[in-house]
Amino acid sequence: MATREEAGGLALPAFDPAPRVLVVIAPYYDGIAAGQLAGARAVLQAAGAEVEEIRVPGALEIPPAIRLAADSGRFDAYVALGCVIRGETTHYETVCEESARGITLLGIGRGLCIGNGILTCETLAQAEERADPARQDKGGGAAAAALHLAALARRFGPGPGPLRGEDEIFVAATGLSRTA
Ligand SMILES: Nc1c(NC[C@H](O)[C@H](O)[C@H](O)CO)[nH]c(=O)[nH]c1=O
Ligand SMILES: CC(=O)[C@@H](O)COP(=O)(O)O
Repeated sequence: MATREEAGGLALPAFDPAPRVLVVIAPYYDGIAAGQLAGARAVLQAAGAEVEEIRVPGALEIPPAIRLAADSGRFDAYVALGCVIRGETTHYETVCEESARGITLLGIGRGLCIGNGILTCETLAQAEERADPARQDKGGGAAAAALHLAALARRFGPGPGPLRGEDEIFVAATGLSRTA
């Protein structure tokens, strides 16, 4: 059960008013998703957050879903939850790398406060260990990370601004020049 102290010894930040948090989960593996959600919900409840949850088909849809939600201006932070387990092909690398890259680009490019709780595992057993709130609780850790960023956003600025440096983000994401 989450307390105000979580992994790494960092106390959860205090908020007034309560932070508005969107949890975006890709329940590709039902049992794993249940553990991730339980861990994230416990941390968000401990912080007094107002929480909304949405589901997407897979980890690749998490970054665009966050991008769409961010346009509403309704949220202070986002928690990305998912589980990617290696199969027979190289698609594993694509799903892992592109979902992580999308989250990073949104965090850096748009200043969104996102905790990345997308598990990238070789086996289901590895995912179960990390999704379990009583064991590694990576869902809770992702929620805590999002809250810490949200506290920094309140400390340093007015919140997510317009997308800045879209050319830089395009180049970073594609390696192509806008003029190509
Ligand atoms: N293999 C896994 C996927 N693959 C699906 C993709 O995330 C995506 O939904 C699809 O390519 C359509 O765009 N997703 C996971 O979350 N976990 C996996 O193990
Ligand atoms: C991570 C994946 O996309 C993977 O689960 C898909 O399995 P496969 O590589 O066998 O098609």
